[in-house]
Amino acid sequence: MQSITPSSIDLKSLMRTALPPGLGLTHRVGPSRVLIQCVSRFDSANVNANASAAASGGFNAGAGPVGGARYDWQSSCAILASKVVSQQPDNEKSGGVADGITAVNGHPTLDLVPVKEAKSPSALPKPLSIADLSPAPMHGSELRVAYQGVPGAYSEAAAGKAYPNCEAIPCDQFEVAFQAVELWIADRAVLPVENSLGGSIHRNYDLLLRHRLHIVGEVQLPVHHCLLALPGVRKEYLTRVISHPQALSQCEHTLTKMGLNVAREAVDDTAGAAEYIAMNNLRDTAAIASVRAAELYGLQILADGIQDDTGNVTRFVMLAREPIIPRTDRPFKTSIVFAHDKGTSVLFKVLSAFAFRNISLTKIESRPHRNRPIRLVDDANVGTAKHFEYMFYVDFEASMAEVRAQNALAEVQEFTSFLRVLGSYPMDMTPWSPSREE
Ligand SMILES: O=C(O)C(=O)C[C@]1(C(=O)O)C=C[C@@H](O)C=C1
Repeated sequence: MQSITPSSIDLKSLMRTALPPGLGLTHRVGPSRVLIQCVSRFDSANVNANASAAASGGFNAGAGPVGGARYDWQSSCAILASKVVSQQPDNEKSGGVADGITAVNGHPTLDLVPVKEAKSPSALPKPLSIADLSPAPMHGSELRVAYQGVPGAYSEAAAGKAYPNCEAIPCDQFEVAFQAVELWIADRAVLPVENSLGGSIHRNYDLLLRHRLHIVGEVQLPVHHCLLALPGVRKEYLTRVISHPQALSQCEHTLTKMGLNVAREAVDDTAGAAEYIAMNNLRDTAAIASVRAAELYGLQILADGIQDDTGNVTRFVMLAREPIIPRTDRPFKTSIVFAHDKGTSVLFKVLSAFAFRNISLTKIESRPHRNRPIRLVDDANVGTAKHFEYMFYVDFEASMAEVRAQNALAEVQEFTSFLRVLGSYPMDMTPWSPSREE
């Protein structure tokens, strides 16, 4: 994996950048035309595309299982279009096909070229294949993967595990990593969602809902923490330990057991804490971070393996602009989010839709419903009851290509006012290993 070392992407520079030159959505040959042509072509295909529509978020309540998939097909079309643009030689871009008419799969689209002008059968449009719907990166051979943090962060390691030869792009906030993918600065984002000791990373659950990216995979990373300080600094000198809040909580008991009389301070990421100590020559402060962070920022390791449990694992999800096509030839997981606004025992009914089909749930998480945080129930005799409203996130072990999963979701849709499939993706099946080889 190649890592970009200059300063990470921040929100302000993203705003300034909007659509940077040379990347996918620059669409030098009339993007709206390409998009409209593609959409009309896909609309009819959509009608029969139940499984893939479901996998791509098509279960938005009210829209039915198919209608909500339009956005995703649009993404696919935009990708196709810009892939074609990047493959065209420059002279083609400025003349011929590129003059107001564009191409899909290297050929003029639909009926824009009169039949008499067709030069050979190969000039006719080719049918789309699955490979077209899982596009390769448009800018060279490397996939560009956004992560939150600076080089040496665990998220960078997760990006490398998910996409071994990727170019890792540091971002200063989770939100920026989402936007980097949405603005085609990156092809994927790899973001933490839960840790075996610290629990869920709630911010990313909220962002998954606010953005329209799709989960296309997951990786689980053993997390091995070290206590780092400037060379020559001893534990007795320390007054402060800084790190990512998750890392601080994963090491809480060990820090106490070490007898360190230090203040804990949260910063944006573990490697950023190490960098901050090095840049400011802080001799009273230590960071909780990785061995790689120690090497990158010239710090010494005061204590090795300080997580409260050797089985410390963080689960990351891989995000992309377009969903992958769900399959049945290997174990898949599907992530959904739903809300309900009526009835009792809704959660029970939803969970039973999976239980009756022998579909295992691997995770359930509730988050306050931002748009409708409270439900008031009037009872004339007793007063007004206030209930908190929630969004429920559920991961289950089945692929959206399986009929039992499609049926379960169809049933869930009946009980809920909102339902979205965040992604159906291969499970991380790498053999278990503790966070350090003992
Ligand atoms: O700060 C980092 O190094 C990160 O990659 C973030 C993060 C997290 O958000 O949980 C990732 C893995 C570890 O659990 C600790 C921190």
